[in-house]
Amino acid sequence: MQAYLDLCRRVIDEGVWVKNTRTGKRCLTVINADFEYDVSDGSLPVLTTKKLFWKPAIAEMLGYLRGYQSAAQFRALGCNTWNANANDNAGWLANPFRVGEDDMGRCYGVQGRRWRNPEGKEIDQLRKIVDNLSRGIDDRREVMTFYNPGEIDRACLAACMHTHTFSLLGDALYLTSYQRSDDLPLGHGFNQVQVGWLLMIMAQITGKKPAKAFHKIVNAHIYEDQLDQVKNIQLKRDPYPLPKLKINPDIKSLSDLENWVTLDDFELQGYRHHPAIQYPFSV
Ligand SMILES: Nc1nc(=O)c2c([nH]1)NC[C@@H]1CN(c3ccc(C(=O)N[C@@H](CCC(=O)O)C(=O)O)cc3)CN21
Ligand SMILES: O=c1ccn([C@H]2C[C@H](O)[C@@H](COP(=O)(O)O)O2)c(=O)[nH]1
Repeated sequence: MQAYLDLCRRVIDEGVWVKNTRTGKRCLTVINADFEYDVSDGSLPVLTTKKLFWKPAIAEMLGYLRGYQSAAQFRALGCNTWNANANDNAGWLANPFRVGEDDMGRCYGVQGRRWRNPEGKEIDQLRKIVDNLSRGIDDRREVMTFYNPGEIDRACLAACMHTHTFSLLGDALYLTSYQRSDDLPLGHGFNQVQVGWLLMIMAQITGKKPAKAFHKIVNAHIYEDQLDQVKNIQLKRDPYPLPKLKINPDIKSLSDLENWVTLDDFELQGYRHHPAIQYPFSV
């Protein structure tokens, strides 16, 4: 994953220090980065210069596809990434829209599956896309967006990787994913895995061939307390070849994803990696 190391290097060489009010920390920041992942042979874009916890990353995206709203639901799937933002963030704890312990509010999958239109009717963006792609239709509007400006005040965090657009060229399925904010040492590795997995699983349940995913990032940053480990540990390591993701072939529909799929339905073959790095997490 040379492209990832190159972006870290670019942030260190060309980044500008920006004070982030939400976390109270400074971030070394660059604007605009593009990644391309060819998953047609089953390669998953997982980082190899540290141990990447790829199962929680898949679980997080699976939870979004199920429309989960509670950190407890993510925990039950084997993913702990939402505990802090749901329960330890002072701004969110004081928000009158928070409905109690573990509530994340109306972000990510809630918007993906239950977007509210002006009459209060719920729109299932994902269902429409799955139905269309399964019939070979790409109306150039196969967009699932988790970013709803009208409800950002009802969410613990505004979606970071916020929009996923699917495209068909014949039987080949493509994905373009947009990310507004990217914590390079922590969130980024999760996001890469999620983009690759989303394309592979959507191809499988719609009967298409997974082709390429394009991952477009706006603000890419390293928090001040992460910088030493990036420079002195991760950037000193050489990447290994990408592993292959094996997906249970019995997963055939959106309803399978909603009802019985667990992390045991995914296996990574040939994942060679350097040791884990414990990066600080900013809430
Ligand atoms: N500052 C910040 N960075 C993020 O990347 C981030 C947020 N906030 N808030 C929302 C989600 C939560 N995400 C997270 C949260 C925690 C880990 C994390 O702790 N990862 C560790 C351990 C994973 C595990 O043991 O399961 C890692 O080493 O990757 C990763 C992504 C990504 N997002
Ligand atoms: O999927 C994700 C979710 C979050 N992040 C990171 C990016 C930022 O460091 C924080 C979010 O803070 P904002 O102030 O809302 O931008 O979380 C990520 O990299 N990937």
